[in-house]
Amino acid sequence: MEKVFYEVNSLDKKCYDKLALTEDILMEHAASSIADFIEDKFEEKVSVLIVAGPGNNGADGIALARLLYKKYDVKLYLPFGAKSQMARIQLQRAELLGVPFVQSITSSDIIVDCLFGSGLNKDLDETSLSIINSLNEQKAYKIACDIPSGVNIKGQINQEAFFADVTVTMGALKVALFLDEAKDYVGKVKVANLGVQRTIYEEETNIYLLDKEDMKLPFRSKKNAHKGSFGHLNVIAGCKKGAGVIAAKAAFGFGTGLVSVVSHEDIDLPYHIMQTHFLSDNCTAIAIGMGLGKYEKDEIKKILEEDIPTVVDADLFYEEVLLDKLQKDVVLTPHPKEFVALLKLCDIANISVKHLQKNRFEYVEKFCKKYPNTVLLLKGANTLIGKADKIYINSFGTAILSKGGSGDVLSGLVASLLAQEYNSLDAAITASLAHAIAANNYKKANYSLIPADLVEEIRRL
Ligand SMILES: NC(=O)C1=CN([C@@H]2O[C@H](COP(=O)(O)OP(=O)(O)OC[C@H]3O[C@@H](n4cnc5c(N)ncnc54)[C@H](O)[C@@H]3O)[C@@H](O)[C@H]2O)[C@@H](O)CC1
Ligand SMILES: Nc1ncnc2c1ncn2[C@@H]1O[C@H](COP(=O)(O)OP(=O)(O)O)[C@@H](O)[C@H]1O
Ligand SMILES: [K+]
Repeated sequence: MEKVFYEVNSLDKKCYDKLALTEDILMEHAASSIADFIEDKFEEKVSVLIVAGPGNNGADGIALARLLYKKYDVKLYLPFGAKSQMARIQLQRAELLGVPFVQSITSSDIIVDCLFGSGLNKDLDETSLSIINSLNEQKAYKIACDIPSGVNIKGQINQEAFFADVTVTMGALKVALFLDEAKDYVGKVKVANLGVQRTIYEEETNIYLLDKEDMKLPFRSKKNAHKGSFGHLNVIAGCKKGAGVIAAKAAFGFGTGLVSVVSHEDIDLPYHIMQTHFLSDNCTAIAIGMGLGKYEKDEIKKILEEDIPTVVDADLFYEEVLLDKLQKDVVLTPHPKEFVALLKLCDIANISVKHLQKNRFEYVEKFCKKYPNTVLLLKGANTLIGKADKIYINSFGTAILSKGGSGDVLSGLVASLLAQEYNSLDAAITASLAHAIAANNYKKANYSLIPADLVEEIRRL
């Protein structure tokens, strides 16, 4: 996993104060890293339009123009002139070299957006908004310097932002790049070293971006095993029985030895999934909430009181009966609307889904601070997994998953790993990664996935 930071000013400051590096050195590396990216990917003479703003994001762009000049057909556009001290120094260097300037957006093969970076501190005025809109209309390969212009330090896009194919971000990964609403704008994310290796530049953090290697699949290494060695999951089915059945099938496909659906009514189940009316004696994990609807409160209370690893989903986030369980080691898998209900239930906040989506990290932090024993998996375009003071980001998710039933598969996967004795955090991380990576492996039309396809892909990981 990679470290992620709310801001990197303090990391830059360390470079100046403790390592005797200068702003000029850091900026030279920032510009060089974008130049290297272009040189690796594009032939000589290709046309490059660099749009540079008034601050140091613009200064990066002016330095980039100098580095690419002559090898590429570079044009530099400075709609607001150069205001910061470094921007003025870089401008002088570019002028002395003879870098060509343009007074408006010209068509080109590559656009590099260096308008605003981490310094975006107010609404975009009409001129900047119109520049960003015009850049977005251009057919070109689009590179954002540090962060797409229009995305603020929290990752929010309050008006419009530059649509990048790739964002070359300076020094370290930032939280802003992983808010759901930034996902369509940032494209691929690459980190540029600023004069020292990233491991030296970075300090401690509480936020991590998950890699494929963090997915620890439940492969079987022991030869002397039997079905009981891989747990017995009980999925509590409610009035929308399908949800429980989808979760049960996903869990079985992910390695749980025995899976039973608990329901008082008879349910049509595949032959390998069992049905019981009450919790099984040898139950090693419980999945509850999906499709639950109205269920006897006392019965739910009794199930929640069991000291058995549990994943809670969907309808239960609206129910007071859940509150005691939040003191325990339990995995919660809400989508944003359910999380808003949960925040209200817990007296943490009474907010809209829109407000949550603009501040996802903040509310995951708040919830996990109040309930440090739980593992919270907040679903979304970038799923956040919180435990105590740590947050793990799964950015592999894809809109292929935007279908009823995908969430039931996910809770089934988490429950499957709980039944197989993973701890709650590891179960949430591996299940979430498996869910998203399997969806990416799906090769048919990206609108066509059904839960059975997803389970099929998970079985092939
Ligand atoms: N140590 C450093 O400071 C480094 C900075 N670097 C670059 O510097 C950037 C940060 O530079 P700055 O702090 O100068 O900030 P920016 O260049 O991101 O933006 C600040 C400038 O934009 C103006 N501005 C902000 N919001 C605006 C709006 N909505 N409409 C119109 N104008 C607006 C401000 O008045 C200011 O002139 C980083 O994103 C990165 O690209 C890199 O060169 C690496 C080193
Ligand atoms: N655009 C998207 N990008 C990434 N993941 C997505 C996207 N849309 C949905 N998902 C994932 O699909 C799942 C949907 O869960 P949920 O909304 O609970 O569906 P349901 O309750 O119908 O099963 C979640 O894991 C979510 O993160
Ligand atoms: K930018």
